[in-house]
Amino acid sequence: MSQARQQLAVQLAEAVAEALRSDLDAQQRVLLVVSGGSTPVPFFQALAAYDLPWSRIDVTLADERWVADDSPDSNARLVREHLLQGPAAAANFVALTSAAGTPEQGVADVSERVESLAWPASVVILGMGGDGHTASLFPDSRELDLALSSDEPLVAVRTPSQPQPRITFSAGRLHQARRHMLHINGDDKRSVLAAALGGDDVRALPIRAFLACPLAIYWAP
Ligand SMILES: O=C1O[C@H](COP(=O)(O)O)[C@@H](O)[C@H](O)[C@H]1O
Repeated sequence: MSQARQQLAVQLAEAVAEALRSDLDAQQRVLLVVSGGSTPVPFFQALAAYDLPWSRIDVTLADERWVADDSPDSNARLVREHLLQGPAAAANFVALTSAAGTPEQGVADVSERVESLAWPASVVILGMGGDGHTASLFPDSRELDLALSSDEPLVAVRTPSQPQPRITFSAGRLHQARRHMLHINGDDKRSVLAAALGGDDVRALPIRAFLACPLAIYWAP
């Protein structure tokens, strides 16, 4: 891990901790929505070290692969191993999978579960893939239009470029958050973001759905 990426993760953790503290001054419970993938690990570790009233903080994911909790591909596993540690273990983590065999079968139950969280979210931390996807809003998802337009919190997603079926928060539900932050590393992702900023076809680069939230961009080389 480069020093720049580590520093960025620490800066992002500071901004998120400040946002959570500020909202906790005004309300009993707050919600933090995080992303999975490889980028957030140092951010999770930095945030977990903050002295926050974690028992008043709900945490969930922007999206999840429909895999077992202990799968190497599980975003929930990533959160449990790197964020819900030490004092942060007292946070209320709500995963996006169930015992159902498919996300289509499980989405109603998981939707009911997430409605008990402290919406609107204080912060949504988005990641972005090299194809411009964010959460599980992929350019080649069959359900992309639905996920971009749905009034429902969650959408089951099938994506030819991805090995597993997934579940994702809809763009509408993510838009409701008080703050949106994008966490990305590397020149490739900077180029994708530059392309996104230079056009308006959301279906081609779904990150565009969030560029005007406004979106605070955390990038390191
Ligand atoms: O599949 C996913 O990818 C994106 C980006 O992941 P990264 O490994 O390039 O950091 C992530 O934001 C999303 O939550 C995850 O499910």
